[in-house]
Amino acid sequence: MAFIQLKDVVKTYTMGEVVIKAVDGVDFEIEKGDFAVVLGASGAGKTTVLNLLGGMDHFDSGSITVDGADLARFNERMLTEYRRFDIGFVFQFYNLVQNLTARENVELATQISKDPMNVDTVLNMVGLQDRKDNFPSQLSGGEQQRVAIARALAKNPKMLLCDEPTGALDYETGKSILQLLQDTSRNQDMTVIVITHNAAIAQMADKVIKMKSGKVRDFVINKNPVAVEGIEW
Ligand SMILES: Nc1ncnc2c1ncn2[C@@H]1O[C@H](COP(=O)(O)OP(=O)(O)OP(=O)(O)O)[C@@H](O)[C@H]1O
Repeated sequence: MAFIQLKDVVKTYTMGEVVIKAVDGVDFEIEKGDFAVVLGASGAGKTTVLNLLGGMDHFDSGSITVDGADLARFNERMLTEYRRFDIGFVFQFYNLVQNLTARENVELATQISKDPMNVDTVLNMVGLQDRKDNFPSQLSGGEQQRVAIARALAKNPKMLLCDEPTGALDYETGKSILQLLQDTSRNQDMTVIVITHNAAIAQMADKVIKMKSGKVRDFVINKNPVAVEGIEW
């Protein structure tokens, strides 16, 4: 069985009389260590899929299996543990604690982890060896996103889920963050899933899931993903 497997997953939101099928029968598989990209226009259902995969929301039907565990069978306590121990989240706006340094932000995550990575190792890995004692306000957007990635990785999770991680960054900085995420999947055998609007990024990924109106429109396996320097947009 694949490391991550979604089968006919449905998630609806009811607003008064209106039922919105945010995710409408989604199937895909991702292997351990894959760098996967979820592409699609606004409203396609990308964030909903990521939230379901991250145990942040319940689905109506279908199945989601992660490393052999069926998320539909998890009770609230198991979902909390799953989010805490198994998932590293990276968001568009970093969500760092402003009155803690880079190092302390990463340390905070390791304190609630079962088997955390060494804080310095992980900060060096994301290229922040010289900025560990800086507060978020003293760091650039790209550096703050590196702290957020270090914080997610330090938990030693089963996967990184990244929702528009370059959405707030300029072109070159965005590219360096994407390269870091691709390198992390390669070098650490970390499963990384990135949501983006940017179709050009698809060339970097091992797997590309193209979504439209809550469905998977196309699923592409890239035999030869390229490095970010090889892509222009
Ligand atoms: N909590 C909610 N309540 C009601 N409708 C929702 C909720 N969350 C999402 N939706 C609806 O579900 C659909 C899919 O939303 P989703 O956020 O997953 O799309 P997306 O592809 O991530 O879009 P974007 O790129 O704009 O973030 C949209 O029609 C959205 O309005």
